[in-house]
Amino acid sequence: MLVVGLSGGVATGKSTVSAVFRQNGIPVIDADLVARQVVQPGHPTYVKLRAAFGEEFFDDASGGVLRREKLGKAVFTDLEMRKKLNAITHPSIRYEMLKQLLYHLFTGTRYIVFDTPLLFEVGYDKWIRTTIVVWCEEEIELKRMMTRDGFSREDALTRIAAQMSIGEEKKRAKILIDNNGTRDELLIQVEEVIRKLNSSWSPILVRVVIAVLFGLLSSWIIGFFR
Ligand SMILES: Nc1ncnc2c1ncn2[C@@H]1O[C@H](COP(=O)(O)OP(=O)(O)OP(=O)(O)O)[C@@H](O)[C@H]1O
Repeated sequence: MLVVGLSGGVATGKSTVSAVFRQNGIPVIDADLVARQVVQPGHPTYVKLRAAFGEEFFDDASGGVLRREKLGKAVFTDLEMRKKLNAITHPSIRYEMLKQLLYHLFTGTRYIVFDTPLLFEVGYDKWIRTTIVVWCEEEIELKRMMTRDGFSREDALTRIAAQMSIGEEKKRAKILIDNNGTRDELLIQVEEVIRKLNSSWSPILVRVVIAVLFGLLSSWIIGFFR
């Protein structure tokens, strides 16, 4: 199975692009979504967070949900707190994503899209050869963030500065998607990428290699027990 990494700056259009992949029947592992799922009340990670950070970060009037914005602001300025948060959440996020990946591997999916803003920062790109970066000019990125999230220009600039520069991401990407234009223009580009991925031999080659390795391993095991 081919894993296609999808990244880009804040509000450059990753979710809009991954929605097109989904509409075309291609499974997407969404790291942000998984990160939200593991902090839902009842999840073991939620229990650990509550014990580590205390009641003030949980809204008991609304079922005990995590006050994401409050915690986000606190860890933004406090490195120790950020380390503690990452130490609790990251292993759990990685485990959930691995489960999804294995599910798709065993159900014979040809390829999947792995949507994460930290594709290059975390170093997933060492394992994933096909990487896509969705980009747009900073002014457009700012406008989209301010409209969608209600951020001030200053807040939006701080969010952009906290991530790897889009210039650096663009240098590392195998495939670039230019989202400076309209949604229709974006759609045309994504559909072109899907066409290319569909005609790629890589997933078939990977399967042949896995099948051969599996065959060799099985015959070795049979030989061993005879
Ligand atoms: N081509 C476009 N024209 C107009 N608006 C767009 C376009 N592409 C995306 N948007 C809008 O810009 C905003 C950001 O897009 P989207 O949520 O897809 O970005 P993202 O990279 O997934 O964001 P985040 O970094 O927060 O995960 C959304 O409100 C989306 O509807």
